[in-house]
Amino acid sequence: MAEYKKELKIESNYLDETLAVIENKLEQELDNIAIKRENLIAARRDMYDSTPHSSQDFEQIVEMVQQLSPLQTQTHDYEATAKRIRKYEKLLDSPYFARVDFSEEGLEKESIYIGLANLMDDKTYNIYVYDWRVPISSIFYRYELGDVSYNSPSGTIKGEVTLKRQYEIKNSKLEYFFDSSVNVIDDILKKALSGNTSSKMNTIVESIQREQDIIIRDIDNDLVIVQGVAGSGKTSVALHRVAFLMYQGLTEKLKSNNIVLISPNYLFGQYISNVLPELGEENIATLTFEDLFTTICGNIVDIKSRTALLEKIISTDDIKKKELLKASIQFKLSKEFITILDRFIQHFERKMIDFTDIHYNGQCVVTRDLLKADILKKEKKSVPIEKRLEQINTKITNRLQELRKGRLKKLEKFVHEHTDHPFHEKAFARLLSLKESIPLRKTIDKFTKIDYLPLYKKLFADKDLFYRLGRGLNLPEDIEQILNETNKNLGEEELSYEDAMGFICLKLKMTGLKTHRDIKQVVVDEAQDYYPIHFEILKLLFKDAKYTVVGDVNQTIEKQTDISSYELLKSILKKQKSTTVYMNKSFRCSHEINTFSSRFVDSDIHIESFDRHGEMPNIVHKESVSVLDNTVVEDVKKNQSEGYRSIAIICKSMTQATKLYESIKDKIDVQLISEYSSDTTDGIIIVPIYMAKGLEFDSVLVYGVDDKNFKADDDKNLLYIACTRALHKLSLYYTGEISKFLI
Ligand SMILES: Nc1ncnc2c1ncn2[C@@H]1O[C@H](COP(=O)(O)OP(=O)(O)OP(=O)(O)O)[C@@H](O)[C@H]1O
Repeated sequence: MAEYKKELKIESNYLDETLAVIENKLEQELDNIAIKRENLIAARRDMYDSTPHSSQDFEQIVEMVQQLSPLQTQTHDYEATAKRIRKYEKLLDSPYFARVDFSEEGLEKESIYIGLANLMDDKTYNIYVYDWRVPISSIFYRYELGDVSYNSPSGTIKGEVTLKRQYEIKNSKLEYFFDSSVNVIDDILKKALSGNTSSKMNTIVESIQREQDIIIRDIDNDLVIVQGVAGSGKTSVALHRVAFLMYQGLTEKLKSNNIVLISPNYLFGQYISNVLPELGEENIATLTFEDLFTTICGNIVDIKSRTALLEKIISTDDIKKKELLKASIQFKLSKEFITILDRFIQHFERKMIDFTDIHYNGQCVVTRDLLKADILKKEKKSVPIEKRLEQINTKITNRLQELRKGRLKKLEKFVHEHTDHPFHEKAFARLLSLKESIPLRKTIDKFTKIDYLPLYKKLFADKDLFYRLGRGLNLPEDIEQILNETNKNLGEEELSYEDAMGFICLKLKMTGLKTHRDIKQVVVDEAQDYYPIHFEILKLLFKDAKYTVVGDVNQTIEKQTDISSYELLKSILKKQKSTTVYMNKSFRCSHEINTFSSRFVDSDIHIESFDRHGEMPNIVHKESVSVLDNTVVEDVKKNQSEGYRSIAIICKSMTQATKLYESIKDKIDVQLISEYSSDTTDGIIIVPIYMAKGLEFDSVLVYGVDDKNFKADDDKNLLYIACTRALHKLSLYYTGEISKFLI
């Protein structure tokens, strides 16, 4: 006790000193920002008053740019100060959460306090707090007491850890601290996990596990693949890795706009949107493949979302139709289809471009054969076809320009000989020349510009061609039906999701789009939902980027997959150095929920539970739907009275969710979650399983677990996803016979 008191005094003093440093810095920055704000406003006003707001005049534009540049620097400076203020405010609330006493070989012992950001006293150069991302902090996450080592830019540092201490500091007050010998002790983790969850994902910086830390700090690999069971922390790790890379990449200028996160849907993007700001970093762009479609294709055609596709598959009762739809998706998003697209592009280059001889001013400018030979030149093979055609267009245009003088002379002579018009001869000749060039331009454009959508449609419309392109490939048994269905769908106003993906893949390959070259790190979450074509699209778009890909093969919705899919994606992304890491421990669910949910997983992946206990899941049967709905309402109310804040009633499909919503909406305050209608999952929600992916709730009520609703193999995955959304409480409801997966 006396020892504890002594230590408490030391810690209280250290905290006071640290807070004083922070307060001092905060005060300075607050003074600074007031001045900077005034200067910035004045500079902006000055710029507005003294420069033209738009101009065609080159000199004026230069002047505008010259004025803009210092203004931009001033703005950046202001933003950096605001960022530092936010950092100090955060630190003031809780400056650090851990300490390790470390003696580097041959040096004296040092106490390393670890927090969200570095803190140094500018006068003494004393480092009061180390950012959790600096190399030395890794020893806190990775080691127990004793001999340790960590990688620093100057090589491996060895030494000994003699103390590991963790703190709870809130509102600048030290609530408690304790010492431990193990990595990050379970109690802190338990505490973090036993509370209620919120509608936004939290940071895990205080309790990152050793295996998670290894993934977060990996800088050796260009492609990091994480296969992790539900709730193992994949999304958390991916986001903390982003924060780490931004910090680590400070010198390489890896900023938030160099990173992109591919997310399954808008709701998920909202759910994770707090993590990076909480870690003191700017948010990164979160994009869905539907967003990418719009970026690449603009608004040439509307597309059906993946969510709509999933709803269609899940809610189709006709087994044959469902299987055909699944086979069609599987094929059109497969590696085989990518090969067909490649062959189609080659075929297009050789056979489908409608070259014609170009004549001008009575002479042949270029022949069809020459144009054809030009496009097929070996040395141009690596140049995307659209670029090659553009080059041809430019070449012909330049040649026409050269010949134009001669043509104008001829026209002037012609005009002179026909004087029965009121115009000036030269101007009239120019007008005639312009007029006759319109059909010529159209002819040239016809074979040098690509109309992508009709081209994509042609691939399916000409079945003979399709089969020729597919020769030697493993085409699905029902390919004929798939082609028929596709042709039918392509006649509709909206493009189906899988055709939209095929279409952007084709377009990217033919255009070699150069946007997004600034993206250096791509993070793909829920990777199991994607197919080869998705990764091909990413490869084409983010050519030089490194990748972090996290997923769980047991959480697919419309397909069955296994860990071989990771090999496939590796073969597509073709990164030099890659690693695949497994995370088998689930942190989200209580031990009871986790054990219950494991029954839906029959792959080789062994699921471990974190040792946090709760109630056993319960299965509720009622005679009729109306009684069942009332029971759900009563149970939700009970959940609320037990203190659970976020409660989700999860249905198999949107159709079922809507039906239940209509039935109970007047009895409880409940929100129906649909694709774009909701920004938040606060309170009580009804949601289809595919929209609940990646999210979590204190209490989950899975609705309609009868033998008709959950009977196919895919349904098992759906049950796994639904049940593993629950942290503390799980109940399942049905009428009639129970699903065979629950017996
Ligand atoms: N080291 C940790 N410390 C504290 N909490 C953690 C830790 N790792 C994971 N968690 C918590 O576990 C829960 C699940 O994490 P996360 O959503 O990242 O898992 P996931 O593997 O992406 O899950 P899913 O595949 O089901 O979407 C979250 O509440 C997260 O905060």
